[in-house]
Amino acid sequence: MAVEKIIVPVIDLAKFEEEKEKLMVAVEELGCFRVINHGISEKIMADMKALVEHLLKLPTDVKQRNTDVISRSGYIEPNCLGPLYESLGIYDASSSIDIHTFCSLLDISSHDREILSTFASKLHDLIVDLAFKVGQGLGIKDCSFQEWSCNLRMNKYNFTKETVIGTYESNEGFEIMGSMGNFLAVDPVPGTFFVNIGDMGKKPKPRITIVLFILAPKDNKIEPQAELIDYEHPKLFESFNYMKYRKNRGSTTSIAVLDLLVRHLCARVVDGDTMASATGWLVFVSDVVSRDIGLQSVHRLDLTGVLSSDLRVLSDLSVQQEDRGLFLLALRGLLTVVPVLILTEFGLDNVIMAMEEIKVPIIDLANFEVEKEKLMEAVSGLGCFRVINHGILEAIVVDMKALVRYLFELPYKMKQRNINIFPNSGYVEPSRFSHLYEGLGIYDASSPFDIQAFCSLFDLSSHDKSLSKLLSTYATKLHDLIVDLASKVAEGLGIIEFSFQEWPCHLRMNRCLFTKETMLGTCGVNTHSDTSFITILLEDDSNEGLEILDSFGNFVAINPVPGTFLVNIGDIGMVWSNGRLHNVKHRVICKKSKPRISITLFMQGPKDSKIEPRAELIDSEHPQLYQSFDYLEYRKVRGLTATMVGDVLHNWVIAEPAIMP
Ligand SMILES: O=C(O)CCC(=O)C(=O)O
Ligand SMILES: [Fe+2]
Repeated sequence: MAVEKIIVPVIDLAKFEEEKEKLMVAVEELGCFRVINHGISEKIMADMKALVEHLLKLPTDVKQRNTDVISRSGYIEPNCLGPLYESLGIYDASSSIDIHTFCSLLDISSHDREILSTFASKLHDLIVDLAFKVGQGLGIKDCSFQEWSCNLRMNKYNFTKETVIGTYESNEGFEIMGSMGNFLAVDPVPGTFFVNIGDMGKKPKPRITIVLFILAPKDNKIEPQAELIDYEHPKLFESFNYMKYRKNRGSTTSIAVLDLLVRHLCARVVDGDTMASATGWLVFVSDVVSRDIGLQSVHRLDLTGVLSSDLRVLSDLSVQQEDRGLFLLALRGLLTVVPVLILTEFGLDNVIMAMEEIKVPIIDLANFEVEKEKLMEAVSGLGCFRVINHGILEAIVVDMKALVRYLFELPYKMKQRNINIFPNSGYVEPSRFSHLYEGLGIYDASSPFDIQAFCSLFDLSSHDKSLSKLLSTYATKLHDLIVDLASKVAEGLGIIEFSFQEWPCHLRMNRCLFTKETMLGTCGVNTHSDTSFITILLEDDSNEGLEILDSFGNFVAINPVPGTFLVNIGDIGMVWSNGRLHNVKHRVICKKSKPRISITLFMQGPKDSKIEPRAELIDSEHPQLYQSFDYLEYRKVRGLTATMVGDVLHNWVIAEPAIMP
């Protein structure tokens, strides 16, 4: 928080002639000022604040009717980046149509309409007058801002007793950045308007503000005024379209993300433990710096989309000496380095939810002859497909889901009995990395012995004999299915009569603990590629949230299709096929405020654990991409790095796989 306060210059509009110089110093140096004698009565100001408080208390579905006209001009709901901020907006408050539309959509009473339109029109007159005064001060003679659009925003910051004082987002709490780059606190002065910016919690109560922004001239063309360009002041910006600029701002939250990260980073830097316990770092680095320090591989990662164009995210730097070097660069302001665990804690790997849904190809196993081509296209392109006519009865699926829900409700101490045989093969409890994820696992579901061992951990047989029967039926049937699917894929690659029968298959039951308190968009399962050859997933039909990364590097939503299983390729499939199969990256985000379960069967690798590209798939056109490696070794390396920042196969890479078109 700012330690210093600043008194913002006050401009008395009743005696403006004397104030002209003060105004220009304020706008040029500090970038803001206050106005008094502005002609808007305290009554109107108070009525308007009360109205805004009332409007922001309306039910969410009513507020949502206030849709965007341009990016972020309408209702803004609290989200991961601004969990305490909520806002309603009128796109152009100088237009009576816009005000009328807003009032009708939100069913605002005629008395309140009167308050809103009086306030908007008076504030519009004021802002036009102030902009004109500033223009004149700059030496622009006839500048009229009458026709410029003016966006009115009504903001609420939901500070409560639980909010840590100093939390970024707004009662006093308003801070501006001084010319030395430090923040200065600005306290409110009743009866004035603050003309012109940042917001921070200082009191444990909601804070309401109302803001009018002059946006752009009617034609939306923004460019430096000709009168202000001369030999000493060359033109700084090309002309551009305001709408395009807004779109760009809307699709990048770069400044906000970086600012948030830097704040949290600074808070933690002093804490040596954070450095020691971080399993990875995300480094935000400009292209120029990355070349200078010899980091050539710039991976496209989840956050790329939210960073401005000159920034990239470098992945997966485990904490080693070099990283400490990077850390020092960061402290010198050259890079921003963020421990992965901090990112995860703040749910920042899911800053952007997928906007689009994708329909995954459906393979009809009852009619497989005609589906072969579709299958191969799916596994080499998207990396996943659905199956129908798979022969697993609906009743078994329903009962299995109920069993999984039952198991997760068992006491923690019981769930802990499901110990690891290899990293994360047993009970995985919510952790700092995945605070909403919980999992149980059967080491090898193709082994009746493992199934029985799992059942006895939870006394399933004594509880109800049919439960252990159910589990073993499901495991056997799914095992048959996965062996069949793996063979079909292998055949498609030209590898005939290869048997996957003996490959261990790991069964996992997953639960994402989404509740009413979970912000929509929070990650339940962080971005990862599977550690399998192939995976069969049974989704929660009543709770979507799975997203996959498409070939453009964007997340797209996959919605459940009841009666089908989703099948996807994992890392081992990609290595075994020498890069022919695509190990699709995916994640689960919260879309509904209730727990979400799923069941996965992962076909891992051959029994001897040796993973390598098949000789048949290596030739002069397809050089060998990976050296052979041991499956458990690979799992160990995966376990040591945060899976959210990409796969670890580069440890065994011989040649880079061709970039997918
Ligand atoms: O729960 C889901 O839908 C996906 C789970 C998953 O990706 C996994 O277990 O690897
Ligand atoms: Fe997965």
